[in-house]
Amino acid sequence: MAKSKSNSWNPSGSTRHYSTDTTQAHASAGTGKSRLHATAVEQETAVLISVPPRRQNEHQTTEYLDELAFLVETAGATATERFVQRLEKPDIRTYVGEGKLAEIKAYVHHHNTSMAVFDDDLTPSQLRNLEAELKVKIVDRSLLILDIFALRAKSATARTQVELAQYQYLLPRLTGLWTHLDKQRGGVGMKGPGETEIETDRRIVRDRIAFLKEKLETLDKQAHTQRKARGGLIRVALVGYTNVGKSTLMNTLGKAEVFAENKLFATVDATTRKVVLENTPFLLSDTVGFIRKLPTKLIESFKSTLDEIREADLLLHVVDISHPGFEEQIQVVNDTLAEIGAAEKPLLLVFNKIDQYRPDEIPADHFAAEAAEEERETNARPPLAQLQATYMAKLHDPVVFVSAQSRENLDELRQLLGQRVVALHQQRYPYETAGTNEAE
Ligand SMILES: Nc1nc2c(ncn2[C@@H]2O[C@H](COP(=O)(O)OP(=O)(O)OP(=O)(O)O)[C@@H](O)[C@H]2O)c(=O)[nH]1
Ligand SMILES: [Mg+2]
Repeated sequence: MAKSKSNSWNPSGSTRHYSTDTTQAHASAGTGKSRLHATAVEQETAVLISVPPRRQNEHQTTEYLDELAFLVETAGATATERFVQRLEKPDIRTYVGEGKLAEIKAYVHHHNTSMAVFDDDLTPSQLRNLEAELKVKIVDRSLLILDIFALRAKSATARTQVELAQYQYLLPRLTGLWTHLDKQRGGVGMKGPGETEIETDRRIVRDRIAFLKEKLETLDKQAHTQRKARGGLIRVALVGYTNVGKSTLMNTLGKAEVFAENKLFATVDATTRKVVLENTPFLLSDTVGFIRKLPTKLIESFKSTLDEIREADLLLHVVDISHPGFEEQIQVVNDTLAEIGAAEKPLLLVFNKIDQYRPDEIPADHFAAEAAEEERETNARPPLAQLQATYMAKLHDPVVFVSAQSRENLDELRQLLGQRVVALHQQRYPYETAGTNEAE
């Protein structure tokens, strides 16, 4: 099932949504109005290419390609065709086999496609071979995600983190990368978080990496001091897969104005607000969303942003229950939390977008019911009450089902969250009387 798509059409792949220029810093990304160059490249088109692992079923393959198409769209291009090849494992030289490659080549040339996007990371040599064969821009998963991050990053820290990750990705791939495409530079894969396109001279890149690392260290120290200055308040971080509604919840709970949009990675900067529930003030942070196959290198360079999660006292794990793959998304988030050393934190599971959730219809006729059974094994959508019971039994903890958009059950969430915060606060300040705990 395809995710609902945003209709915003970005006429130029090289459009810069965010810049240091304050006249453009307003969070209106996606409108494509902030073009710097009137002569920028035309709307870029992309073919999507995937070699799914054996255990992956058709549903998942489609869902993953939908997600990849959504990423491409978020980066400012349009996916026009999909190529899937079932192989024992991806070809070491060209990711897909010879026959498939010829098929893709014919397509991209016939349709004048601007790039080929791969649902995995490519080795530097695969990248070179593919570029030589297809003669279009080759974009792998890391490069695509980095490109979106570059569009979204606003704060000095986020921009520095993105730029560092981009150069670390590029350095081993610089030889021969897009050399014959020099004139078409720009667009997806080439957006830097600064004013200019990213640099491709090796020596300059090395110097820049060293400089960015130093800069991040300084920024880290400043952030650490700032966090200490926040006092002894309990800290809660919103975590979850990208596009599940974390920022929307932040807006309703924290009455903050945080940029929320139906695009992947709307939030790359961490934002923190002070919230009061049950007479107890605490800090609520919105953070960058997670996604499957998020490269470890990228996670590492987002250390400062992820510190917000690592240092939290409680995590609000937001899940988009209307997404067919929500259970796998929960798993991806849990795995990523483990990877950044935050798996053991107290956690409150919040199922969002219940307004959009449609349970399976149980067919009246017996044979149809049997046929639906097989389908349900991979794609079960039981009634909400049943889901809630299952998760509560599994976690031995309350879980909340809300809609941040239509504001259903938000009082229940406030109450549960308030109770958890009060409990954590009392644990930390056992000698304070409840209700008088202004800990600042
Ligand atoms: N139907 C429905 N849509 C929602 C709900 N909550 C959020 N959305 C929409 O989902 C999309 C993503 O919301 P965001 O709040 O930006 O999601 P996020 O988790 O912050 O996403 P990233 O920052 O990209 O990781 C937006 O279009 C929201 O309007 C909800 O309860 N129901
Ligand atoms: Mg967000």
